[in-house]
Amino acid sequence: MEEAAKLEHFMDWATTLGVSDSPDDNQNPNHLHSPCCLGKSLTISYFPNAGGRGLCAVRDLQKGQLILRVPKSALMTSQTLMMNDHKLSISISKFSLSSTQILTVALLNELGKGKCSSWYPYLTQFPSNYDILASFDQFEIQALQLDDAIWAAEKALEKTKMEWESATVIMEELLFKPHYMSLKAWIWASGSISSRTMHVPWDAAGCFCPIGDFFNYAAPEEEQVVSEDFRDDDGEQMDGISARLTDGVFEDEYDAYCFYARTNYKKGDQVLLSYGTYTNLELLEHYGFILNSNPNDKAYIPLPPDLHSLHSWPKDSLYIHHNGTPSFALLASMRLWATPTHLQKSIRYIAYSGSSISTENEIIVMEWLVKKCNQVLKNLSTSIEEDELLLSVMEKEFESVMEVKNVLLGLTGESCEFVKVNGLVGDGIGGEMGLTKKTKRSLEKWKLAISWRVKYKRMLHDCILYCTKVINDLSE
Ligand SMILES: C[S@@+](CC[C@H](N)C(=O)[O-])C[C@H]1O[C@@H](n2cnc3c(N)ncnc32)[C@H](O)[C@@H]1O
Repeated sequence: MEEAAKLEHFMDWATTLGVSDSPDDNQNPNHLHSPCCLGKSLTISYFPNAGGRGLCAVRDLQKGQLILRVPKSALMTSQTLMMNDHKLSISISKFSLSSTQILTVALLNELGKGKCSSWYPYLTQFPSNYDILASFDQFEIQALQLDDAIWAAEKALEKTKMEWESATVIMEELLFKPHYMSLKAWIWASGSISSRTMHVPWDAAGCFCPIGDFFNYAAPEEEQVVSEDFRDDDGEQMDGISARLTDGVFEDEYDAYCFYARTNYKKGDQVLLSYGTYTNLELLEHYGFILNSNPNDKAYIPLPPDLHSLHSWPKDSLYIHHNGTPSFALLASMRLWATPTHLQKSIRYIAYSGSSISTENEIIVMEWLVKKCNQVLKNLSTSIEEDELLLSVMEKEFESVMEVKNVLLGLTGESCEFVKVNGLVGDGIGGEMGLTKKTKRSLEKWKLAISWRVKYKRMLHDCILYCTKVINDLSE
């Protein structure tokens, strides 16, 4: 079946299960099922630079409006998958697995049933691969360059491997075909769970929510003042339902997953969902993408070792904001650190209030940050300019191995390494030979790693600019 036919089949399936973007109709007892689950509020569309396939408003939507309801019976969870599979539920009950491992096994088990699965129309809509950190190979991991990011990727892969290894016994007992038992299949299922499930109160692994999982992501903005949030465009106070702050939630009252417009949308806009507050590294780890402009992005830098004994802020609150400014806790703790030991006690309250202590103290802090950011940038194997050049070269769709070799060999040490580790050198490889799927995927993940690291470097670069300006202003 081709993609369009599969999508049509899926939409019919979702309609039959009662998924609806005109939820108000369902409250009307005389309501007849719509011929299609979408079309009243939303439609499926493609957004090349904002998540690919997603949902588009077919009419103007108001903030707080209910725009999609997915009944509980249409949610794919460990529970629903086990309900119709006695063998699976018996096996699961015999082993001690985490809730995520159970859902992973149940998903792969269902997938193995192919067209015989009642979830088949839905399963055809899952992506064939994910770019989450656990899917990165050694070359792609090293391309992140920053120790913290490399550590996060190695940890993600190690965790996935451990979960897979400890679940192989149950997959053997369930007589999985070798393909569905492989680490590659496990990474695919983990990627599906980490990037597509929604929170439900009864299962920590969450649920798969047909159609609801077509919403692409928008970062929640910095906390809005509640009084602002609870007023409509005319400044009128909104009622409880229309003023809710969550945009996707399971509601017992409706026995369904309900989605609300997080803002006002014009007809034709992409309707987005906030999956939560994530840095770009976290988005990459769990969802396999990063945002060009992420208000919640953070850069961590090595700090003086004796800093942490001076304050009580958690380590993860000491960072540089996406726009290059130091976080409140970073600035306050550094001010304390830059104060002579015998004065630290008496000025602690000033530092904790977020105020600067003195011109001299402020200059010491800013100069230290400038020096550290410069040091970190200098120790990385490529500069911002080199990364941006590499990214611009990679904008091009490579058609053949020869083209990749022509462009990448001789560009940077890293690009030569890419050609080598992907087996593109050697006799008999070249000419007009097309790129394998594996090489294309590796190019995508390498690009993601470069994009991530360049954004990190930009935050440090902007921090240098910010601190230099403060120093100059104070020195005038
Ligand atoms: C819940 S799915 C959203 C629908 C998805 N586009 C699809 O076709 O099924 C989440 C995935 O969509 C992609 N995505 C969502 N929001 C994105 C964004 N703002 N930019 C880039 N990719 C995004 C990522 O691949 C992510 O893992």
